[in-house]
Amino acid sequence: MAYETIKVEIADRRATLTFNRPNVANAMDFQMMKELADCLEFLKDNPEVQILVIKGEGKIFSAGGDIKMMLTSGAPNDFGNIMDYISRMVLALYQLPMITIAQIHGAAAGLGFSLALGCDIIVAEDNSKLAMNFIGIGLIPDGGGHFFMKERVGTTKAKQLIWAGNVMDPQEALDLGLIDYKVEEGESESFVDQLVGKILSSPILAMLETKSILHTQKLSELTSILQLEADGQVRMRKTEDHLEGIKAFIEKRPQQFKGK
Ligand SMILES: C/C=C/C(=O)SCCNC(=O)CCNC(=O)[C@H](O)C(C)(C)COP(=O)(O)OP(=O)(O)OC[C@H]1O[C@@H](n2cnc3c(N)ncnc32)[C@H](O)[C@@H]1OP(=O)(O)O
Repeated sequence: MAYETIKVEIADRRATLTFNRPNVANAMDFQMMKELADCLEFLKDNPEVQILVIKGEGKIFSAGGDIKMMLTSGAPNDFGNIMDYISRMVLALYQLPMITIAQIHGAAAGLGFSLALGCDIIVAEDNSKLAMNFIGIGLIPDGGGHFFMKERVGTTKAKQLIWAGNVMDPQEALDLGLIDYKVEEGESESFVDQLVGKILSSPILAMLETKSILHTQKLSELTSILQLEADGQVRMRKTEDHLEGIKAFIEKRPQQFKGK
Protein backbone atom coordinates (compact mmCIF):
# COMPACT_ATOMS: atom_id res chain seq x y z
CA MET A 1 0.00 0.00 0.00
CA ALA A 2 1.22 3.54 -0.75
CA TYR A 3 1.46 5.99 2.14
CA GLU A 4 2.87 9.52 2.36
CA THR A 5 3.37 10.02 6.08
CA ILE A 6 4.67 6.56 6.99
CA LYS A 7 6.88 3.96 5.34
CA VAL A 8 6.30 0.22 5.56
CA GLU A 9 8.74 -2.50 4.60
CA ILE A 10 8.02 -6.21 4.86
CA ALA A 11 10.73 -8.87 4.56
CA ASP A 12 11.66 -12.13 6.26
CA ARG A 13 8.64 -12.31 8.60
CA ARG A 14 9.35 -8.74 9.80
CA ALA A 15 7.47 -5.52 9.08
CA THR A 16 9.09 -2.16 9.80
CA LEU A 17 6.78 0.84 10.10
CA THR A 18 8.56 4.19 10.06
CA PHE A 19 6.90 7.49 10.97
CA ASN A 20 7.85 9.78 8.10
CA ARG A 21 7.18 13.45 8.88
CA PRO A 22 10.73 14.20 10.06
CA ASN A 23 10.47 17.94 9.37
CA VAL A 24 7.82 18.24 12.11
CA ALA A 25 9.29 15.78 14.64
CA ASN A 26 7.02 13.04 13.23
CA ALA A 27 4.05 14.86 14.77
CA MET A 28 0.81 13.22 13.64
CA ASP A 29 -1.75 15.10 11.56
CA PHE A 30 -5.12 13.81 10.24
CA GLN A 31 -3.52 12.11 7.25
CA MET A 32 -0.88 10.35 9.30
CA MET A 33 -3.43 9.09 11.82
CA LYS A 34 -5.60 7.72 9.02
CA GLU A 35 -2.62 6.10 7.30
CA LEU A 36 -1.50 4.53 10.59
CA ALA A 37 -4.98 3.11 11.17
CA ASP A 38 -5.14 1.74 7.61
CA CYS A 39 -1.64 0.27 7.80
CA LEU A 40 -2.08 -1.45 11.17
CA GLU A 41 -5.40 -2.92 10.05
CA PHE A 42 -3.69 -4.18 6.87
CA LEU A 43 -0.88 -5.76 8.91
CA LYS A 44 -3.42 -7.43 11.21
CA ASP A 45 -4.58 -9.51 8.26
CA ASN A 46 -1.08 -10.34 6.98
CA PRO A 47 -0.17 -13.85 8.21
CA GLU A 48 3.39 -13.66 6.80
CA VAL A 49 4.47 -11.09 9.38
CA GLN A 50 5.45 -12.25 12.87
CA ILE A 51 7.30 -9.15 14.14
CA LEU A 52 6.54 -5.45 13.75
CA VAL A 53 9.13 -2.77 14.55
CA ILE A 54 7.89 0.83 14.83
CA LYS A 55 10.44 3.64 14.56
CA GLY A 56 10.79 7.25 13.40
CA GLU A 57 12.65 8.92 10.54
CA GLY A 58 14.91 11.85 11.45
CA LYS A 59 15.82 13.08 14.92
CA ILE A 60 12.72 12.04 16.90
CA PHE A 61 10.55 8.88 17.19
CA SER A 62 7.38 11.00 17.40
CA ALA A 63 6.25 14.17 19.20
CA GLY A 64 2.59 12.99 19.22
CA GLY A 65 -0.40 14.87 17.82
CA ASP A 66 0.51 17.83 15.59
CA ILE A 67 -0.05 20.86 17.82
CA LYS A 68 0.10 23.33 14.92
CA MET A 69 -2.71 21.38 13.25
CA MET A 70 -4.72 21.67 16.48
CA LEU A 71 -4.54 25.46 16.33
CA THR A 72 -5.56 25.72 12.70
CA SER A 73 -7.98 22.84 12.26
CA GLY A 74 -11.12 24.70 13.30
CA ALA A 75 -14.06 23.23 15.16
CA PRO A 76 -13.47 21.30 18.39
CA ASN A 77 -15.61 18.49 17.01
CA ASP A 78 -12.88 17.68 14.48
CA PHE A 79 -11.44 15.65 17.36
CA GLY A 80 -14.32 13.19 16.92
CA ASN A 81 -12.78 12.09 13.59
CA ILE A 82 -9.28 12.06 15.02
CA MET A 83 -10.43 9.89 17.90
CA ASP A 84 -11.97 7.40 15.45
CA TYR A 85 -8.62 7.04 13.66
CA ILE A 86 -6.81 6.71 16.98
CA SER A 87 -9.19 4.00 18.24
CA ARG A 88 -8.82 2.08 14.98
CA MET A 89 -5.01 2.22 15.09
CA VAL A 90 -4.74 1.25 18.75
CA LEU A 91 -7.23 -1.62 18.53
CA ALA A 92 -5.42 -2.98 15.48
CA LEU A 93 -2.01 -2.59 17.18
CA TYR A 94 -3.20 -4.35 20.33
CA GLN A 95 -4.65 -7.27 18.40
CA LEU A 96 -1.78 -7.78 15.97
CA PRO A 97 -0.84 -11.47 15.84
CA MET A 98 2.84 -10.55 15.94
CA ILE A 99 5.42 -9.32 18.45
CA THR A 100 5.51 -5.53 18.35
CA ILE A 101 8.61 -3.50 19.22
CA ALA A 102 8.89 0.29 19.65
CA GLN A 103 12.37 1.55 18.76
CA ILE A 104 12.61 5.01 20.35
CA HIS A 105 15.29 7.60 19.70
CA GLY A 106 15.20 11.36 20.27
CA ALA A 107 11.77 11.64 21.88
CA ALA A 108 8.41 9.95 22.23
CA ALA A 109 5.68 12.30 23.46
CA GLY A 110 1.89 12.41 23.67
CA LEU A 111 0.26 10.05 21.18
CA GLY A 112 3.73 8.98 20.04
CA PHE A 113 4.45 7.68 23.55
CA SER A 114 0.98 6.07 23.82
CA LEU A 115 1.64 4.11 20.62
CA ALA A 116 5.06 3.03 21.90
CA LEU A 117 3.44 1.88 25.14
CA GLY A 118 0.97 -0.11 23.03
CA CYS A 119 3.85 -2.26 21.78
CA ASP A 120 4.92 -5.48 23.48
CA ILE A 121 8.55 -4.41 23.88
CA ILE A 122 9.90 -0.87 24.21
CA VAL A 123 13.53 0.02 23.51
CA ALA A 124 14.70 3.61 24.08
CA GLU A 125 18.03 5.29 23.43
CA ASP A 126 19.79 6.80 26.41
CA ASN A 127 19.35 10.44 25.37
CA SER A 128 15.66 10.18 24.48
CA LYS A 129 12.88 12.22 26.10
CA LEU A 130 9.83 10.21 27.12
CA ALA A 131 6.72 12.24 27.87
CA MET A 132 3.09 11.44 28.58
CA ASN A 133 2.66 15.21 28.47
CA PHE A 134 -0.80 15.78 27.01
CA ILE A 135 -1.56 17.83 30.13
CA GLY A 136 0.89 20.49 28.95
CA ILE A 137 -1.67 21.47 26.31
CA GLY A 138 -4.72 20.88 28.54
CA LEU A 139 -5.56 17.46 27.11
CA ILE A 140 -5.81 13.94 28.50
CA PRO A 141 -3.86 10.96 27.18
CA ASP A 142 -5.36 9.29 24.14
CA GLY A 143 -4.18 6.33 22.08
CA GLY A 144 -4.99 4.11 25.09
CA GLY A 145 -2.43 6.01 27.17
CA HIS A 146 -4.48 5.55 30.36
CA PHE A 147 -4.77 1.79 29.74
CA PHE A 148 -1.15 1.17 28.78
CA MET A 149 0.26 3.31 31.61
CA LYS A 150 -2.00 1.52 34.11
CA GLU A 151 -0.91 -1.86 32.74
CA ARG A 152 2.75 -0.99 33.14
CA VAL A 153 2.88 0.95 36.43
CA GLY A 154 -0.53 0.53 38.15
CA THR A 155 -3.40 3.00 38.51
CA THR A 156 -1.99 5.29 41.21
CA LYS A 157 1.42 5.80 39.62
CA ALA A 158 -0.16 6.16 36.17
CA LYS A 159 -2.40 8.94 37.44
CA GLN A 160 0.53 10.75 39.07
CA LEU A 161 2.68 10.53 35.93
CA ILE A 162 -0.16 11.70 33.68
CA TRP A 163 -0.93 14.64 35.99
CA ALA A 164 2.75 15.63 36.22
CA GLY A 165 3.29 15.33 32.46
CA ASN A 166 7.05 15.48 32.95
CA VAL A 167 9.66 14.62 30.39
CA MET A 168 11.26 11.43 31.75
CA ASP A 169 14.68 10.09 30.94
CA PRO A 170 14.97 6.43 29.91
CA GLN A 171 16.61 5.38 33.20
CA GLU A 172 13.64 6.71 35.18
CA ALA A 173 11.23 5.05 32.74
CA LEU A 174 13.15 1.77 32.97
CA ASP A 175 13.12 1.88 36.78
CA LEU A 176 9.35 2.41 36.70
CA GLY A 177 8.80 -0.44 34.23
CA LEU A 178 7.52 1.93 31.54
CA ILE A 179 10.12 0.72 29.03
CA ASP A 180 11.97 -2.58 28.70
CA TYR A 181 15.45 -1.73 27.43
CA LYS A 182 17.67 1.36 27.55
CA VAL A 183 20.48 1.38 24.99
CA GLU A 184 23.30 3.76 24.15
CA GLU A 185 22.60 6.71 21.85
CA GLY A 186 22.68 5.54 18.21
CA GLU A 187 22.48 1.85 19.17
CA SER A 188 18.72 1.21 19.02
CA GLU A 189 18.71 -0.02 15.40
CA SER A 190 21.38 -2.70 15.93
CA PHE A 191 19.93 -3.68 19.32
CA VAL A 192 16.46 -4.14 17.84
CA ASP A 193 17.83 -6.07 14.85
CA GLN A 194 19.51 -8.49 17.28
CA LEU A 195 16.34 -8.75 19.36
CA VAL A 196 14.30 -9.51 16.25
CA GLY A 197 16.77 -12.25 15.27
CA LYS A 198 16.54 -13.76 18.74
CA ILE A 199 12.74 -13.72 18.76
CA LEU A 200 12.48 -15.17 15.24
CA SER A 201 14.63 -18.10 16.34
CA SER A 202 12.40 -18.68 19.40
CA PRO A 203 9.14 -20.67 19.44
CA ILE A 204 7.29 -17.57 18.30
CA LEU A 205 3.97 -19.35 17.78
CA ALA A 206 3.88 -20.13 21.50
CA MET A 207 4.83 -16.53 22.31
CA LEU A 208 1.96 -15.32 20.13
CA GLU A 209 -0.51 -17.69 21.81
CA THR A 210 0.41 -16.14 25.16
CA LYS A 211 -0.02 -12.65 23.75
CA SER A 212 -3.39 -13.60 22.31
CA ILE A 213 -4.65 -15.00 25.63
CA LEU A 214 -3.55 -11.96 27.65
CA HIS A 215 -4.74 -9.38 25.13
CA THR A 216 -8.08 -11.06 24.34
CA GLN A 217 -8.90 -11.04 28.04
CA LYS A 218 -8.09 -7.29 28.29
CA LEU A 219 -9.61 -6.16 25.00
CA SER A 220 -12.97 -5.04 26.35
CA GLU A 221 -11.23 -2.86 28.97
CA LEU A 222 -9.03 -1.23 26.32
CA THR A 223 -12.07 -0.65 24.08
CA SER A 224 -13.93 0.98 26.93
CA ILE A 225 -10.97 3.23 27.86
CA LEU A 226 -10.57 4.32 24.22
CA GLN A 227 -14.21 5.43 24.18
CA LEU A 228 -13.82 7.27 27.49
CA GLU A 229 -10.66 8.95 26.17
CA ALA A 230 -12.42 9.99 22.96
CA ASP A 231 -15.36 11.52 24.85
CA GLY A 232 -13.05 13.23 27.35
CA GLN A 233 -10.71 14.56 24.70
CA VAL A 234 -13.57 16.18 22.75
CA ARG A 235 -14.60 17.89 26.02
CA MET A 236 -11.01 19.03 26.74
CA ARG A 237 -10.65 20.31 23.18
CA LYS A 238 -13.38 22.87 23.96
CA THR A 239 -11.64 24.30 27.05
CA GLU A 240 -9.83 27.62 27.32
CA ASP A 241 -6.92 25.82 28.98
CA HIS A 242 -6.37 23.70 25.86
CA LEU A 243 -6.34 26.78 23.62
CA GLU A 244 -3.91 28.46 26.01
CA GLY A 245 -1.73 25.31 26.04
CA ILE A 246 -1.37 25.12 22.27
CA LYS A 247 -0.83 28.87 21.89
CA ALA A 248 1.85 28.83 24.61
CA PHE A 249 3.61 25.87 22.94
CA ILE A 250 3.68 27.60 19.56
CA GLU A 251 4.74 30.93 21.06
CA LYS A 252 7.39 29.11 23.16
CA ARG A 253 6.26 30.61 26.46
CA PRO A 254 4.96 29.21 29.80
CA GLN A 255 1.24 28.41 29.90
CA GLN A 256 -1.20 30.32 32.11
CA PHE A 257 -4.01 27.89 32.88
CA LYS A 258 -7.24 29.11 34.51
CA GLY A 259 -9.23 25.93 35.11
CA LYS A 260 -11.74 26.86 32.42
C1 LIG B 1 -4.83 13.96 19.38
C2 LIG B 1 -3.77 14.47 20.27
C3 LIG B 1 -2.67 13.80 20.47
C4 LIG B 1 -1.49 14.28 21.24
O1 LIG B 1 -0.49 13.65 21.16
S1 LIG B 1 -1.56 15.67 22.23
C5 LIG B 1 0.14 15.88 22.76
C6 LIG B 1 0.96 16.52 21.69
N1 LIG B 1 2.37 16.46 21.94
C7 LIG B 1 3.00 17.21 22.85
O2 LIG B 1 2.42 17.95 23.61
C8 LIG B 1 4.50 17.14 22.86
C9 LIG B 1 5.08 18.48 22.56
N2 LIG B 1 6.50 18.42 22.28
C10 LIG B 1 7.41 18.24 23.24
O3 LIG B 1 7.13 18.06 24.40
C11 LIG B 1 8.85 18.31 22.82
O4 LIG B 1 8.91 18.89 21.56
C12 LIG B 1 9.55 16.92 22.74
C13 LIG B 1 9.70 16.36 24.16
C14 LIG B 1 8.78 15.94 21.88
C15 LIG B 1 10.96 17.10 22.11
O5 LIG B 1 11.64 18.12 22.77
P1 LIG B 1 12.94 18.75 22.08
O6 LIG B 1 13.89 17.67 21.75
O7 LIG B 1 13.44 19.82 23.04
O8 LIG B 1 12.47 19.39 20.73
P2 LIG B 1 11.63 20.76 20.49
O9 LIG B 1 12.61 21.87 20.25
O10 LIG B 1 10.64 20.96 21.57
O11 LIG B 1 10.84 20.39 19.14
C16 LIG B 1 11.51 20.31 17.90
C17 LIG B 1 10.61 20.94 16.84
O12 LIG B 1 9.44 20.12 16.72
C18 LIG B 1 8.28 20.91 16.94
N3 LIG B 1 7.30 20.08 17.66
C19 LIG B 1 7.53 19.35 18.75
N4 LIG B 1 6.42 18.71 19.12
C20 LIG B 1 5.47 19.05 18.22
C21 LIG B 1 4.12 18.69 18.07
N5 LIG B 1 3.52 17.81 18.92
N6 LIG B 1 3.42 19.23 17.06
C22 LIG B 1 4.00 20.07 16.19
N7 LIG B 1 5.32 20.45 16.27
C23 LIG B 1 6.02 19.93 17.29
C24 LIG B 1 8.75 22.07 17.81
O13 LIG B 1 7.86 23.17 17.69
C25 LIG B 1 10.11 22.34 17.24
O14 LIG B 1 9.93 23.07 16.04
P3 LIG B 1 10.89 24.32 15.69
O15 LIG B 1 12.27 23.73 15.60
O16 LIG B 1 10.37 24.85 14.41
O17 LIG B 1 10.77 25.27 16.82
